[in-house]
Amino acid sequence: MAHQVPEDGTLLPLMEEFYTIQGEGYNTGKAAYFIRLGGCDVGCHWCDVKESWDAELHPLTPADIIAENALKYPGKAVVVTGGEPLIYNLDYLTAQLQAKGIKTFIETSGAYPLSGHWDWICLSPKKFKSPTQQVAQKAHELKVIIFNKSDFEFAEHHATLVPEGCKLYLQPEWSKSKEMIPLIVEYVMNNPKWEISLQTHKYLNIP
Ligand SMILES: C[S@@+](CC[C@H](N)C(=O)[O-])C[C@H]1O[C@@H](n2cnc3c(N)ncnc32)[C@H](O)[C@@H]1O
Ligand SMILES: Nc1nc2[nH]cc(C(=O)O)c2c(=O)[nH]1
Ligand code: SF4
Ligand SMILES: [Mg+2]
Repeated sequence: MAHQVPEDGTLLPLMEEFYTIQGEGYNTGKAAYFIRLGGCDVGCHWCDVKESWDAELHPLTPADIIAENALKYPGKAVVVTGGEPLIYNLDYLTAQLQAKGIKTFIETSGAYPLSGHWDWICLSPKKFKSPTQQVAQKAHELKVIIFNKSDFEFAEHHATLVPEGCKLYLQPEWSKSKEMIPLIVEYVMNNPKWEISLQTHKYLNIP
């Protein structure tokens, strides 16, 4: 039976929540509580969490409980990810978190309209479903996954859509890392407005 996810964002399909170290991008190395919401229809063939795609496999959970769970840990930052978290209205969840003094970070493809109150927005745009202008204009960080050579051009195009001062990252697609890292290193040395982001949690063997 299909989930009836209420539009007010008080119930959300929760796949998993875990306390770890942010492995990627600008906030790499910081302790954070991860909230992974189920549901994504963007369809990246190299996605490293395909188990998240079917929202119906993940129980509808009160946003109040999710926010309370985040408070149990000493780190005062939450990363909302998925799946594609912006499928849902995140206004209520992020208001609860911020009211408790927790910083709110999101990992998004930007393929859906922006909702929620965010201290940090990481936009990772995808060829399979373009980001909305709304999300691109609010991004603090643009993190483009490099799967093949054509992704550098894709990255430059998206760099024109984000605000001045937005941090720019190139991150190797995990299975192509060996091949792509040398190209990314050369690209960043020649185009130093970009920086390298690695999935450091995978090297550290942590969630
Ligand atoms: C699993 S996604 C979930 C959030 C959102 N759907 C998105 O794509 O931004 C979290 C981050 O992991 C990145 N990612 C997913 N699979 C990857 C892979 N195989 N190699 C490198 N990065 C990957 C995404 O681009 C995104 O930045
Ligand atoms: N440690 C850790 N850092 C991450 N940064 C983004 C992740 C994600 O899957 O959204 C992720 C993740 O799954 N684990
Ligand atoms: S948008 Fe994110 S969760 Fe969805 S398929 Fe792509 S990487 Fe996976
Ligand atoms: Mg991940």
